[in-house]
Order: sequence, then structure tokens, then C-alpha cells
Amino acid sequence: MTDHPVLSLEHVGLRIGGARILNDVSLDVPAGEMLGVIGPNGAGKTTLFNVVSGIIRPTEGRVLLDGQDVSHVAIHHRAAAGLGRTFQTSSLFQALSVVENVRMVAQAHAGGATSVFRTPRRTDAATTRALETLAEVGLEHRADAVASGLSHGEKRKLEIAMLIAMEPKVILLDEPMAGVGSADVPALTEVIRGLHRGGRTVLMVEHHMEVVLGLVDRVAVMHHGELLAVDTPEAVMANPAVQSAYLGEAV
Ligand SMILES: Nc1ncnc2c1ncn2[C@@H]1O[C@H](COP(=O)(O)OP(=O)(O)OP(=O)(O)O)[C@@H](O)[C@H]1O
Repeated sequence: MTDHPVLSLEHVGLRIGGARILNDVSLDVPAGEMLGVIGPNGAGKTTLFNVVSGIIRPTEGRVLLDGQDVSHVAIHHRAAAGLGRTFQTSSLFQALSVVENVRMVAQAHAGGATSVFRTPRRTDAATTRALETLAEVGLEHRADAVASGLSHGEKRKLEIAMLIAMEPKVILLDEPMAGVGSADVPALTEVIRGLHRGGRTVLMVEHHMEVVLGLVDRVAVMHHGELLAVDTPEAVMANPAVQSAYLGEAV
């Protein structure tokens, strides 16, 4: 057990030109927590994820990963330090099979060379790890399918499997339900619930409010680049400031 939060934001701010995109965002995420990040359109949720994952550097404040200041650490080094992220757009190797996608990541994580030209043997350690990870997200029956042929929901599961194979300290899920048909939402929700049950630390931006509120321990509400509230789903929904921020939008 660590005695510090796995992820801390300390007075994080971002100014671009004259615009203040993020303002004084402070947040501690303890190990094993699942935190939802919600807020009206343009509130700063994606920008906050970009600052945490290293795509954008904050102009004020610090981002600490497992107690280490990573505010100015480049994105790939931050990923190696334990920040795993999915994107709204798919980041799969579309021409490779499902198991090859996960095996590449598992091999890289284990420090081995990643070659798509090597035929995976069912016995090698990276392939075994890949198949275990696929089982965890319920995709083992699709191991030999080509990634481009998967449904949206299956692609999201595969992306999550690839994250699991990296064994990150913190997982950032950026709108995991975006583009997923309503029939696939319950199964994907269960995969995300499984991440939480496995003790992983997860931050999730998601517009699908029912999904967020049913999954997370706490909800962080962004509004005009600021953190309006961080609390349990029940307390956040009963918060008059949150209700007023969402006026005109369905909560
Ligand atoms: N590089 C940039 N330059 C100027 N303004 C930006 C930049 N990036 C984001 N913004 C502005 O910052 C605000 C926050 O954008 P962001 O995409 O983070 O919001 P969001 O909460 O993720 O919105 P949505 O729910 O619509 O995805 C918006 O007003 C956006 O126009």
C-alpha cells in the first residue's frame, strides 16, 4: 500500500493565449478508486485528461504520479511511468489479429522486441499473457479475428485489454461508450466494472451519465475549466451548483 494518492493534481492551470482553459484544479485519487469526470460540453474534461496523460503541459501547478512530479515528463515517458490511456478515436493495429494487438503491448511491457512478423506461438509468455487479458475483458473467443472486423464495443474491449497488458498505475478512459451501440453498453460497463474489482485505479470521462453514476466511487464535476465538486454520485447529483451548471442540459 502507498501512503500517498496514486494520482494528484495540485493547483493545475492551463492558459492558452488569453484563454484560461483550466483553473486551479486540485484532486487526489487514491489507489483502487474509480473516479468519473463529468461536466457540460467545453467544461475542460478532455483538456484535463490531456494534461494528466502529458499531451499538454500545464502552465500552472503539478501532476504527481505515485508521488513523482510528472508535470513536464513527455507523454511516452509518462506512459512508461504508469499512465495508461484510451482515446476517443481508436488506437488499434487494425490489420492485426486481436491477440496480436495485445501481444505487442505485453511484449513491449515485458521489455521484449515487438515484431508483427513473428508468428505468435500459443506457448510464448507474451501470448499467454495476451490470452489471459483477453479472457478478462471477455474477448478470448475473438482472439484470431482481425481487429478491423470487430464491432465498436469489441474494439473498446480490445483497447482496454491492451491497457491492462501495460499494467499501468492509473488508467484513463476517454469516453469509453462513445460510438458504442446501446446493445453493447451493458457488456462494456461490466468490463470497466471488472477493472475496478481488480483493484485498478481508473479515471473516466463519460457523457453517458447512467453508466458513470452506476460505476464510480466519486464524481469530479468540471465547469468552465474549474472543479465544481468532487463527491459521491448521490451527493453530486443533489448538489445545487452542479444542477445549475447543467441547466439546459439533461443530467
Ligand atoms: N488548444 C486550445 N486552444 C484554445 N482553446 C482550447 C484548446 N483546447 C481546448 N480549448 C477550449 O477549452 C475548453 C475546454 O475544452 P475540452 O475539449 O477540454 O472540453 P470538454 O469538457 O472535454 O468538452 P466535450 O464534452 O465537448 O468534449 C473549450 O472551450 C475549448 O474550446
